[in-house]
Amino acid sequence: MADTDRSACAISRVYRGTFIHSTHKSAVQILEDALLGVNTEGKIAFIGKGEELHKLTQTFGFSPAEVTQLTQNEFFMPGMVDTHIHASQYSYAGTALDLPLLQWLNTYTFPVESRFKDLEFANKIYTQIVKRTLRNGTTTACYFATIHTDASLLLGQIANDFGQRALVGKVCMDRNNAVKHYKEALQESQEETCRFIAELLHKKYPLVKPVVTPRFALSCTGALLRQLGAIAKNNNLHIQSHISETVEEVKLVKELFPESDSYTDVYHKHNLLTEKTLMAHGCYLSDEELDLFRETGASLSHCPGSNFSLCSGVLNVRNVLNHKVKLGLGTDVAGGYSASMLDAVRRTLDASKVLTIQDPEHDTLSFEEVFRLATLGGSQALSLEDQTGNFEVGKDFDALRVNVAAPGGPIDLIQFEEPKIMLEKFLNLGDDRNIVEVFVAGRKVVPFTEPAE
Ligand SMILES: O=c1[nH]c(=O)c2nc[nH]c2[nH]1
Repeated sequence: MADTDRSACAISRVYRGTFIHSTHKSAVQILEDALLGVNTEGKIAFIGKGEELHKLTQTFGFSPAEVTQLTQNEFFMPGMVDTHIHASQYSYAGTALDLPLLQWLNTYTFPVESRFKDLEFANKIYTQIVKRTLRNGTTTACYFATIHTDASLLLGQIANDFGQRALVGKVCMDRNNAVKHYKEALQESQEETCRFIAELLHKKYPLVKPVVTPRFALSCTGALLRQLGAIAKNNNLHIQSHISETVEEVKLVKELFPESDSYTDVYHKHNLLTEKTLMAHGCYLSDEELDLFRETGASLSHCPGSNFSLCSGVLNVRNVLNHKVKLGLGTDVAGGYSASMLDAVRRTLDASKVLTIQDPEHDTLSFEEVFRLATLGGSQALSLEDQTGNFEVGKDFDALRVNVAAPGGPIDLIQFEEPKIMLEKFLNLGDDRNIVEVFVAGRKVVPFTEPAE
């Protein structure tokens, strides 16, 4: 029997073919010869079997001629969720990966981020990253911008114009000893954060929302952390930051916040761990800290590309999942050099295999599990599961139309492949040439239609 939502909205698109997604029960559920209908609000109105076509046409009032049939080499999968990406670092992605985190921030990152005061520069880079990630199949992105309010608002506008679902954070930092001009005063950070939130919410973008963004404990005074915790609570907003990425950082946090029991406790004491909190990295979290994540409902973003590139550490994802902590994947541009979630998928598998090399007893992640982390897992980590992450009726249609035999693409097929093999090949070998269409909330966003001037 088809799953249906017979709300009053008319049907705008119907597809027939293979759909692959994750559910709570199975990491990979394959629906062959399925029918999926999208309503005029961009939501999934029904998902059923091909043989139910006649009944569905009657219930939903569309004609069989309106159904788009996928080819044998195509399938739909949910759009991918990048739970941690620095939009402002895209200009130097693929370079400058020769230093450990704290030196890397001082040498490369802060000088580049300080340039986003210039709105022309911001416009150029932010347009590039939004287009690149959409083309790569990222339908939802959780962005760090910079300390500049107007440039951060511009990022929100660009994501909205191109149709990406996004959380956008104006970065807050009132402590930066290395690059003196790239920091805020306490009051300025608080006031500009409030202005950013008010102005972004005022735009009423349907898919773009603000996220409270203390950079990390080392760049913020306790007073700022406390104020940001209060702002997030008063406005019921998401929170994002970094945690326990490197050994050196953990040591310095301990020195800076001696009254806290752990790095996690620093954020907890300042009311920054909530069900809408997403912390990047977490390579060195103890089991007790993971328990605190679970108790507060806070999530982790696993960013193995960056963890390898900056020689930061290797997160044990299996241990995080065993602690029932929500976890998604992040590209972490530009600590991670690739803005592709397919790369995050591959690095996640590599990181898990590194742990297995070190300990053959390690329970290596399967590609099916990692597929779930890149889609449904990300939506759960961002508390957006009611809107996106898989093909459940009532959710927004955020989807990638994948063609594993796309002309000029990187995958060679010798025969028609089983859907699960098509998925595995796409995850391991595919690229943007295989992603022939991208939809966010039912709107086709790739191929691009340039927003009106
Ligand atoms: O990977 C990272 N990228 C950053 O920009 C950053 N800032 C604090 N900690 C960080 N880690």
